[in-house]
Amino acid sequence: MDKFVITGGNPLIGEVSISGAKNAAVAIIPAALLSDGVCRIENIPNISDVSMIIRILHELGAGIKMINKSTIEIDARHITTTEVPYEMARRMRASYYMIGALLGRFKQARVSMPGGCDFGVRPIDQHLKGFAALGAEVSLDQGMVDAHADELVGNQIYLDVLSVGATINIMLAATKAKGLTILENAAREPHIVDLANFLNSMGADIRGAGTDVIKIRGVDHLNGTTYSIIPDQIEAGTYMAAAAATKGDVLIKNVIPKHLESITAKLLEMGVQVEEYDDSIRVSRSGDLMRCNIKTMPHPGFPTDMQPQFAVLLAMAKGTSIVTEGVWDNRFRYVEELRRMGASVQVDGKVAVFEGVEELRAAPIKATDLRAGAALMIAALAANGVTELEEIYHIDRGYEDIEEKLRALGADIRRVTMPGAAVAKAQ
Ligand SMILES: CC(=O)N[C@H]1[C@@H](OP(=O)(O)OP(=O)(O)OC[C@H]2O[C@@H](n3ccc(=O)[nH]c3=O)[C@H](O)[C@@H]2O)O[C@H](CO)[C@@H](O)[C@@H]1O
Ligand SMILES: C=C(OP(=O)(O)O)C(=O)O
Repeated sequence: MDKFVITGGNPLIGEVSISGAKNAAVAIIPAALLSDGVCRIENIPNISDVSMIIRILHELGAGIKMINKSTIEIDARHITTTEVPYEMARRMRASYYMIGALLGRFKQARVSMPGGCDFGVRPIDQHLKGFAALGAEVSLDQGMVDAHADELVGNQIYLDVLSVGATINIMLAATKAKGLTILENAAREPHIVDLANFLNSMGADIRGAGTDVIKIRGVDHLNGTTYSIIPDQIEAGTYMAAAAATKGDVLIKNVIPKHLESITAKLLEMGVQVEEYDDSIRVSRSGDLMRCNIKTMPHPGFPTDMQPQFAVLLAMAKGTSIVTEGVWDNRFRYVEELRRMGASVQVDGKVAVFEGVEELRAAPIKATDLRAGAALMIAALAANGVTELEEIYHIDRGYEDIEEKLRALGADIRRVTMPGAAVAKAQ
């Protein structure tokens, strides 16, 4: 498997351009299954989760044309199967969107339970409740979700748990259902708005995305479309954290500053300079990092997917900081790795207390999940010495060209492919 070898200590300086959003792309690409035409999707990030979701569509019989590195055309008019096997679905979380998309288009889907980052239990009961409310019969059989209906009919659905995935999956299934679906207590993340905009550009009738009530009036047909995915909020936030961690000065281009407000607010609280422009943001630091507390929450709160990267900043900040994980049961598995680098952290359930240390030291470490991997990479960039970071396939799920982008900012980072990697990955 590949690893990164990182020599820390260089401040990141220069410009970096943000790619399309992973969590929007992995919803929008399956949504193309609902179309009766050809969908041209631009600003697709070149990451392994996107490659996998495209592969799944291809296996289902969709025509796929890569126009260039970030533009794809999907023609889903001649799908041959509605089953997504374990081998593919287990490699990523967003494979569960195939259930909503296939159910919405063909009134049937058989999809293996998804994979994704390991944060403890990741139930999908709210997704299944939504499909059932639309009239589908849903069952779980040997790890496969089986959903089918004679017809889907709009309904009023209240989510008991605020869930990004359930909100998206129900939107997908309801877009071509008969009548009106009212989804209450819906999640409000930017990628939910992006998916609604994509579906509406094909002729769907979805209103209220970005608020906690989404109204979906079913339509019979969806046209082809051309659509460009929003920039990745979390990739942008990760470079913001990296600039702050290394006492750097980075202009982060192709961002929507509004999506970064909760991240910007915490950086300012820590004494980091942040300047906002129309579609870019500059982050620089000259003084010490100051302590602060962070609690992760659904959008527009501080995103859980930025928690590990900011924890690295707090590990080096002056004073004691408290991080409360408000979304996932177990998102502190990376702390063990950070301790190996000299961080002083105590974890009690969903709360971690950081006593800031003067500096982090290089150590052999491994990525425990996607954002944990990004966070440990930031720690290595800021640390003294040479860090070897293993299991970086997690990072490749969500960050396009990460070592090239970092090297262009002055980082000393190289990818080393270890012998037997291809074999290990295939198993
Ligand atoms: C592919 C993708 O977009 N992944 C994101 C998505 O994950 P994902 O969509 O899986 O996360 P959810 O928003 O669904 O989960 C939020 C909380 O709801 C709970 N829950 C969820 C569904 C359900 O049916 N029942 C239930 O109890 C979960 O256990 C969790 O505690 O949103 C998370 C929260 O912003 C992010 O960390 C992930 O990066
Ligand atoms: C948790 C994440 O992804 P996934 O839900 O795909 O595992 C993430 O993007 O940080």
